[in-house]
Amino acid sequence: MLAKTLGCSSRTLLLIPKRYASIDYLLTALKPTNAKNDSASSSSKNSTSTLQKAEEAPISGVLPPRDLRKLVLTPSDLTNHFRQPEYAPPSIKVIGEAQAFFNRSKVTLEWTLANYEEIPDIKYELLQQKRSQGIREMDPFYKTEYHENLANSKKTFGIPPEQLRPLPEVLLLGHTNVGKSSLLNNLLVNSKALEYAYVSQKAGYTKTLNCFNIGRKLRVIDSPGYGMFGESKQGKVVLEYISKRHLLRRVFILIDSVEGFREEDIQMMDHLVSEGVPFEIVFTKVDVIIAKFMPKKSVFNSTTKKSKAERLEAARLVEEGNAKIIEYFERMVSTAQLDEVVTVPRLIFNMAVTNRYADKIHGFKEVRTIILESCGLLQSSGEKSTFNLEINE
Ligand SMILES: Nc1nc2c(ncn2[C@@H]2O[C@H](COP(=O)(O)OP(=O)(O)OP(=O)(O)O)[C@@H](O)[C@H]2O)c(=O)[nH]1
Ligand SMILES: [Mg+2]
Repeated sequence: MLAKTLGCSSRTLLLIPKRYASIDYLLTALKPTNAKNDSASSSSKNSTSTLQKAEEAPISGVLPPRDLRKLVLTPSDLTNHFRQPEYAPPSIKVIGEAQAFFNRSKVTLEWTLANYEEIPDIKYELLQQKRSQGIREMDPFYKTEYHENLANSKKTFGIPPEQLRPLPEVLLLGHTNVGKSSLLNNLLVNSKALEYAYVSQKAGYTKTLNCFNIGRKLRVIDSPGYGMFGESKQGKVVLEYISKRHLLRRVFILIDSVEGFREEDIQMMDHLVSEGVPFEIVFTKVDVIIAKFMPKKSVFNSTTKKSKAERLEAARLVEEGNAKIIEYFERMVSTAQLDEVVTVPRLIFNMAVTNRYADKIHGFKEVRTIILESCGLLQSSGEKSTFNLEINE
């Protein structure tokens, strides 16, 4: 079924060796979140405001801020709200270190490929095997020292040696048009990136696996979207990458907040589970949902003079909108039946663009931190953190 959805034959799927057989490994549960505990446990700057914003009506008599946008939930508030008890919130120090690493890293687009066998180290292995086999099968009469040396040669068939260096990898995965390339570009913001991922309103824009080397410490892979406008060849390379790539440390599966979980997403999560590949969930375009539930523009107009009662009423409307946003995502999460998952995926809320309610983008800082953690470059337990983030120039 997944193969069909992704547009490739079921034969392809059958050929893919399963790393772990258990199909039920993840699919069933995100424990129901306890908003109060989750928000309270967070160390993020936004954490204290989540509860106030979402659940507390303005205390009667206390005037709300003149700029009511300060009361509007942000995607970071949502990440804190939905944080599962399994995951301690990252400390400010850890988040800061992760940002510093990404911001000072040199980023290069290393390869963009449509076939798994063309990934530099895979190609190198195949060519080397072929060369060794050729020499092995040679008539001994013609075999010379030259051929023996050739068999042990470290020559790389023209592949830049840098690209053969094994580094941990993470994959951005999701339906077409969900915002994979946009999130990737947010990750590269402020870094010394020479190239960025191409973004388009047109679904199915990214056609290849695109690999970005970050500070010679890890690789982030952007992928072609699945589902509508995804193509069969692209589906095949993504599935093959997921199943075979031993350097893959974590998948970030992106879900468009407007569309919610689609059948293909559920199948893809199922596939990741059966392959034993750990993943996190990133809800994208959260700004659209925030805008959808906020009261009309005039409520936010801070230039017109409002009476005390009008200001309190305006704040109440914003709070009402906040509660609807939380309810919207709670319903979405529960429909995905994530609540009995063995390895609970984290939920990160993202907006890759700014809007009328938020003048900065959200979500990428948390994603950056999880990337480093999953690549073994940042270990944190409570207040203790160790880093392995010197940049190899
Ligand atoms: N409002 C809003 N739009 C977004 C956000 N992220 C991405 N978009 C828009 O969504 C469209 C698709 O974004 P891409 O980043 O190209 O999506 P993709 O998943 O890489 O798409 P494919 O490569 O086609 O699979 C573009 O028009 C983006 O500007 C977001 O957080 N909020
Ligand atoms: Mg793309």
